[in-house]
Amino acid sequence: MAETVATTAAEQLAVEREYVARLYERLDELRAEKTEELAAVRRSRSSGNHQNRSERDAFASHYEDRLAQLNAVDHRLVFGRLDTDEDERRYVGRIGLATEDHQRLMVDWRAREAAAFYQATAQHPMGVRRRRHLILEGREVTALEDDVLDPQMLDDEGVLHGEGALLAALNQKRTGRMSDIVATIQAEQDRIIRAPLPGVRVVQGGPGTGKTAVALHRAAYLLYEHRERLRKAGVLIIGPSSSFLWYIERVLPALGETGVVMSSLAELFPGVSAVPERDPEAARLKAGLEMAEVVARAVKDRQKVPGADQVLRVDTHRVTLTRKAVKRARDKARATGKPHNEARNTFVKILLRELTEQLGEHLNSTSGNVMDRSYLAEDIRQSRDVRVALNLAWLPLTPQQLVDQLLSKRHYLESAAPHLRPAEVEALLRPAGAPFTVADVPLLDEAAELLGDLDAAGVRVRAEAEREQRRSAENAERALQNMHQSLEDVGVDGVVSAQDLTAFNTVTPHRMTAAEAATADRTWAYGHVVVDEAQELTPMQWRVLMRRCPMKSFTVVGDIAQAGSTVAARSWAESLGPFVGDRFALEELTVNYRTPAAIARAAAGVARAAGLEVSSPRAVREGEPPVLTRVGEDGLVEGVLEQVRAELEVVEGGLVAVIAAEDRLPELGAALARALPGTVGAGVRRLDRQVVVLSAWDAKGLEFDAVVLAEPAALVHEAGGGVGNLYVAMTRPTQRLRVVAAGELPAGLQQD
Ligand SMILES: Nc1ncnc2c1ncn2[C@@H]1O[C@H](COP(=O)(O)OP(=O)(O)OP(=O)(O)O)[C@@H](O)[C@H]1O
Repeated sequence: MAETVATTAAEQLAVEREYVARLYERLDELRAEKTEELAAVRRSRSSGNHQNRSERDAFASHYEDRLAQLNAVDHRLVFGRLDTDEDERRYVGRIGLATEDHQRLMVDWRAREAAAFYQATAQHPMGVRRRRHLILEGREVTALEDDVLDPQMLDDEGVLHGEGALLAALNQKRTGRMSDIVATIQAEQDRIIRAPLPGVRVVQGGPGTGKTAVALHRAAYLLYEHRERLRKAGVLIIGPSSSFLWYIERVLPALGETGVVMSSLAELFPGVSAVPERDPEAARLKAGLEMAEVVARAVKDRQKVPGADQVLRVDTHRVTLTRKAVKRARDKARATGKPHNEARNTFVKILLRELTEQLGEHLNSTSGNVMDRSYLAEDIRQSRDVRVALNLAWLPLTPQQLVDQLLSKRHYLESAAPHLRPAEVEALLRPAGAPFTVADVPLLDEAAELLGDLDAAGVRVRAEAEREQRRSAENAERALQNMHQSLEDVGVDGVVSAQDLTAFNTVTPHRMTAAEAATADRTWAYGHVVVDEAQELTPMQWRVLMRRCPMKSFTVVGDIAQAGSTVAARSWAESLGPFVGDRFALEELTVNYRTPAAIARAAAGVARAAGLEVSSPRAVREGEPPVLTRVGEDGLVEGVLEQVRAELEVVEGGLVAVIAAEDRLPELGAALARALPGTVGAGVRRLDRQVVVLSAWDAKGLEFDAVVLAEPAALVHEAGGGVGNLYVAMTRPTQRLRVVAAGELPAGLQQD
């Protein structure tokens, strides 16, 4: 496209406004087109045969996706323009746009032609003379910001200067939701975002260096660059908590990507919403890879040879289930190499055959009659004694049952974990039926691997259920009842509830997206996994994630120094070594975009005083140092209140967080809510309130305009002496940090 000669700033702005208006016009046209196409498909959906209908479903789903994408990109649709050596003007925006006759209007930021927008420098201009940032409010261009890469243009009057687009973005008030950085991705970030798909890539970076932003933009980039492959297999994003996922959940849709699965470590096992693991000793014990062996032994312990031969009633007759026969059947079943519930098939079949023969011989010798074998087999199957005996020897189990019993019955635990000391067994034991904790999730996952599908303990009920479901929901209901019956037929009477069965057979509804199907299916193999705050993961949690991506294509982002739990690894090599050896690429981010330098220095000082090695990223802004307020023993709540009130005035509509040790949250939350009605949100999912009261753990990965830190020593104390959580809390503000302390101060925080 030829350069329009426009020299004054006003003229340039007018040119851009016109062009941007044209882009929005095209966006509106496309939306109208897709809306019409979708309506037409929906109108015709009810007619035609089954195949026509499913083709139309596929079309409808395609139009819906495209429409959702077009609707999501309205905000800052376009943000850049490249002027090339060849006098081409190339606009860069959230998606690619072309005219009806395929003339390019705007390139997608992820396209190769857009890479120079992020990477070109004066030393390496990449064929670019000028990079222009377009700053929009609504659909209107309000400012332009140019980087001139061609020295000859520096004298050109038309080149604009002004506050950097980056600084403008960083100085924006926080909203409680993370926003994308697509307009201002920096070169070191862009290199990671566009790195190739295969392999494990670890991104280490201090607080605020954009690790989360990079991880999310990388997911969007990979979905664009490897669309076919990743659309089907899906991308999984793992975050530390549901509040964190809530915080980041709008970023990918704004980048036009909706088909990503997000999960916290607590939600990773379908059907279980795990609670935090409160006991550090239990957390430590459940973290290590030995736990995989414990679960394996626990499963084997449930394949039992009885203490003595058993006489069983079959109608009016008797048969004997010998220990030898059970042992032989068990060995053969184990030799199939199949998981417990599937191998049970072999076990049951062998013993049913053996007992049937015994019954036949017995009847033959007592009455001289040769009975039909299928009748005898039926009699054996119907016998309650037989069912009970087989169940006792080899019980079909759900992972939930296995783990619940392992952790609540001393004899199971002692047998499966002979290496544990009595005090350790005590730390793990808990009442039956207690809610599963985050640390149990890997145990459940391990158990599910070793147990296999419950439905395999008989007939192929899952396939049957899926066929039925396709016909109608009512039929599917019936199918589940059939399953129950089928399982009863092989002797699972009274062991598996209909609920268990339903949980095991999450039936596929009509048009399940890849993301929905993946969420419901524990064995789903993702095409790529992004792990945020990865420093917190235990070896057992890594094991679960490695299973979710057999191709081992990972983006792992985190900061070893921010680890809050005592079981976290001390290096990336320690975390990943057991799974990929040294086959991972380590990248580092070096610029802190969030925390002003003065606050970052204070936080690093506290970390270093405790012997924690922290990187010191260069901060983009200097800012104000933290201010410490000392209060009397009973003055903490009042002191915090006073600071919050003051900060609310300063940040004018921005967000203020109060971060405190977990046991102080209720009191602080209640006092703040009383003093500032309608303004305060406590804990997760209330990040949209102006004042948020939360723990350091929940604050991980988040940011606020101002942070009021209540009693810093308590954060160290609750983490068993570790300063990781305090370091996290101190690095959350984008503008101001206020510390209120009644008690002793942690080393490094003392006032000069
Ligand atoms: N290139 C960029 N342009 C504009 N804003 C950016 C850029 N990079 C990072 N940011 C902003 O800096 C802040 C910190 O980013 P992010 O949360 O991704 O950092 P992090 O490294 O994950 O931090 P932490 O480890 O402390 O949780 C966010 O507000 C993010 O939007």
